[in-house]
Amino acid sequence: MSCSLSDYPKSPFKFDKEVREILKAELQKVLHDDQFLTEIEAQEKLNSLLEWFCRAPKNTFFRINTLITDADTVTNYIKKNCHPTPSVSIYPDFPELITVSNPWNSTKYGIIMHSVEVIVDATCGAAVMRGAHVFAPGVVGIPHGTKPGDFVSVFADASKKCKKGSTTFNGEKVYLGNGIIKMTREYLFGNITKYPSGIAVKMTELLSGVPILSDTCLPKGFGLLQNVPSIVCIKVLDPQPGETVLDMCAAPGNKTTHIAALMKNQGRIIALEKIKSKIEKLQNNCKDFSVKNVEIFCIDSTKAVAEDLSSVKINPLCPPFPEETFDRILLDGPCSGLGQRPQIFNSISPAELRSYVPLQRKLFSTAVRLLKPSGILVYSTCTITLAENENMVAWALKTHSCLELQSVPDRIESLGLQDAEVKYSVGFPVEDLQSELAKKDFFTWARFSVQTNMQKLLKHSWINIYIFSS
Ligand SMILES: C[S@@+](CC[C@H](N)C(=O)[O-])C[C@H]1O[C@@H](n2cnc3c(N)ncnc32)[C@H](O)[C@@H]1O
Repeated sequence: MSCSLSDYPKSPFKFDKEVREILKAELQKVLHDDQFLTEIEAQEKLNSLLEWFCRAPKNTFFRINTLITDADTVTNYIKKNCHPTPSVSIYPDFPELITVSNPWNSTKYGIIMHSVEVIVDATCGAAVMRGAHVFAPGVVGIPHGTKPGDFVSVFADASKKCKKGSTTFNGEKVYLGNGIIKMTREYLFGNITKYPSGIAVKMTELLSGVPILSDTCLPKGFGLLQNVPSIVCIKVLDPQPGETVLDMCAAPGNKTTHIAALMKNQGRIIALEKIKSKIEKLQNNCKDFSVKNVEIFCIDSTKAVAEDLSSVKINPLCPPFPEETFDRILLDGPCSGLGQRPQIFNSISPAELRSYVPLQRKLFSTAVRLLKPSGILVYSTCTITLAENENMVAWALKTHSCLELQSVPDRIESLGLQDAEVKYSVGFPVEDLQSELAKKDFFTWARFSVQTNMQKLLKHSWINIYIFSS
């Protein structure tokens, strides 16, 4: 049987009509040519947005760790270690970025399924859609009798109903592609080891059409898979050697390591993270990426300002910090994450969807207090809601009169990144933005991936970036 992209699911929100209603209501607040959408128009736009959530971006991006290597070296590794060999683009003006893509279009004709099915969980499925192999912890179902070397088709459980260790699964599933089994069922689900690890299915063909590769095709610390908007986020933060920079919500540290590279390991980075269990990964990432100028603290960043100056330890720089300590601050905080794709199964509740704004505001106000005069604060989210993006900007400008919104498109232009597949659209004009200042400056907000009319669906993952100066 042949399968094509049109067989992908149409929405990742399986159970929650209310979440769709919230998103639709938000779409109806967006002005298009000075007019609001009708309910039918909003529904159409929502449908294309939901479908877009389920698709993988077409290109794969690596960020090169310029502290220890360069784009040419990494290109050679990728060409040598990834099969089939992908095409690689490098950008002289953007030395830490390479784009990796398939030289052929495998999505056009579909691919032929094998009769033996392996089922993986939704998280593993999303990684496979983006070019990863199947690792042992992600497998939930595999038939009896399969042996290493067998050709199989890989499916993702799209409704979280497949029980770990199943032999067959007839629930809702998404076809991802084909591969070769590397592990026995006994190793995966028997008593041989409690925590099986390593590649369980080596993928050979992907329906999503992206090249098959993973971080492991490079020596440790040479680079990582990172979406281009996340890379741009730190480019526009533009940290300089010798500065004091705060990364307020740092784990797992993908952006911290980029900040260190741009600072050439000179100056100080303070990386804060609230969740203790994420600190080890953050530390290991910094170590693997040869970061020498970071100090990591496990604290709630909303409490990072010293209210009592007698508790301040200036040297070493430890939290809580005095006001106006940092030259640049990155606030890449918790958000509803709806722009991360592909999403196979999303169980976010309406309450959770609404829960982020109060915390984001607290973190933002802390950041403003910690920023030096003339400092730069970058606020970024990987979600699409107006509440966490445009409305946050309006609130921030109204609440913190010391702030000025800078233009992300201008900054991108001044950094010479125009040729490097950096595509963005400006923010939305929104009905209930109260601040005249915000209205005036709305063209300076950058949303990546989706055009202002939300119809032209581009290939990158979503991130919204807002730059403020004080
Ligand atoms: C979007 S992730 C950050 C990703 C990171 N910037 C990167 O690029 O690798 C948000 C992080 O903020 C952490 N976080 C949530 N609330 C926090 C708080 N109050 N203080 C500090 N960190 C917090 C979360 O645990 C999570 O690791």
